[in-house]
Amino acid sequence: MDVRPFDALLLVSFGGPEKPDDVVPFLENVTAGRGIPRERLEEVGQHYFLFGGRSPINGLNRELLDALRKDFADHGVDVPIYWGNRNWDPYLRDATEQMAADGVQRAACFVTSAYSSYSGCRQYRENLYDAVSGLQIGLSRLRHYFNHPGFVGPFTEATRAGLQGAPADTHVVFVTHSIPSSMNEASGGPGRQMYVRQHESVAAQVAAGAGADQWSLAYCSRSGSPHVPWLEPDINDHLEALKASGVSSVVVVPIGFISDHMEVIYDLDTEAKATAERLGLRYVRAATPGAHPEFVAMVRDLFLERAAVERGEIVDRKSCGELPPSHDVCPADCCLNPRSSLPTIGGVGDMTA
Ligand SMILES: CC1=C(CCC(=O)O)c2cc3nc(cc4[nH]c(cc5[nH]c(cc1n2)c(C)c5CCC(=O)O)c(CCC(=O)O)c4C)C(CCC(=O)O)=C3C
Ligand SMILES: [Fe+2]
Repeated sequence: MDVRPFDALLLVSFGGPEKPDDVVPFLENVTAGRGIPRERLEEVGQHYFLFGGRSPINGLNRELLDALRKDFADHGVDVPIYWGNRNWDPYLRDATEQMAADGVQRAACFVTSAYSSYSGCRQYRENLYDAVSGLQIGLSRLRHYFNHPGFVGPFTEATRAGLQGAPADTHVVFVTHSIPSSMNEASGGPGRQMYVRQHESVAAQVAAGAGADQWSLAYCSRSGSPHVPWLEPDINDHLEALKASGVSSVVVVPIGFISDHMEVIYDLDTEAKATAERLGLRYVRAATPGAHPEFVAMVRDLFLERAAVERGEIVDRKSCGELPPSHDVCPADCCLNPRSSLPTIGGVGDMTA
């Protein structure tokens, strides 16, 4: 397969602690300069300690990495695949230094965040800028893939499986990470609100594909000050409201997460499940894509698609639903954060787009 101009793929993720001593330094890395209240940090630390100080995220990324290497090899896509995280070992900077030592010149970056927002788009692009500064490596961030069939398909299959044998009045609750309302406003560009619009599009498609006629979108993992508006309803409040309106059974589909991160195993599988039990609601949680073969094949598709774009070829960009395929290179005002004006890669006018 023609991979030119790329000579590597870089898997870019969030990172998570792997033992109790990692938890506090990890949280310090995540929240450096973000003004998260101390109590919230202690509370989130407890979520990690409940699971032995270990987040599932790194292990899941290792599984994804193995699956990607096998898929690429099976399909004749001959490039090395590296992995680096924003907040924990293996760090992005270590990955790019290794790449430089190995002679990599131009890598495509697959970010484990499917949607537009400062947290899922620009912040990674800021981190990628730092990761290559002073190194002779070009990086191209692969486009957002919320509306790629390799992302929507596995969620549709999982939702259908979750609805198997469920009562007829079952309500499907799609869940994603809450973000400040102002971050949603700026997502994809000022006033565009792409974070919510993208999730609504995915939820509608998955619901239609799985034959669910009662569904809604809710949010988890709110943090920050209670005075600052974040996206609502919170999943727990939403379960209360559903129960009050006569619903007796839910299937929860975490469309905001590509795999079973801490938000999924704590905020949903532990906390929201306990809320459902208290309310007497039947509760089933649908699987995330993880290393689903269609999801893994999507990464290969995005990689080869972008390589062809960079060669100036006309490409078929796979997408589903009413929103167009996302841009390869972000507009200058994409996912701005008023508190940060750091340099980025992957935007119009950026040095190493
Ligand atoms: C949109 C979004 C994604 C999805 C996109 C993506 O995947 O990147 C995401 C992913 C993740 N967030 C994660 C963990 C944390 N996020 C925090 C804080 C925050 N997240 C935010 C948003 C998002 N976060 C926001 C607006 C904040 C407030 C502070 C700020 O403005 O930055 C905090 C601090 C404590 C707290 O405030 O709760 C932690 C520990 C983990 C690791 C999980 C694991 O260990 O398995 C993952 C994958
Ligand atoms: Fe987060």
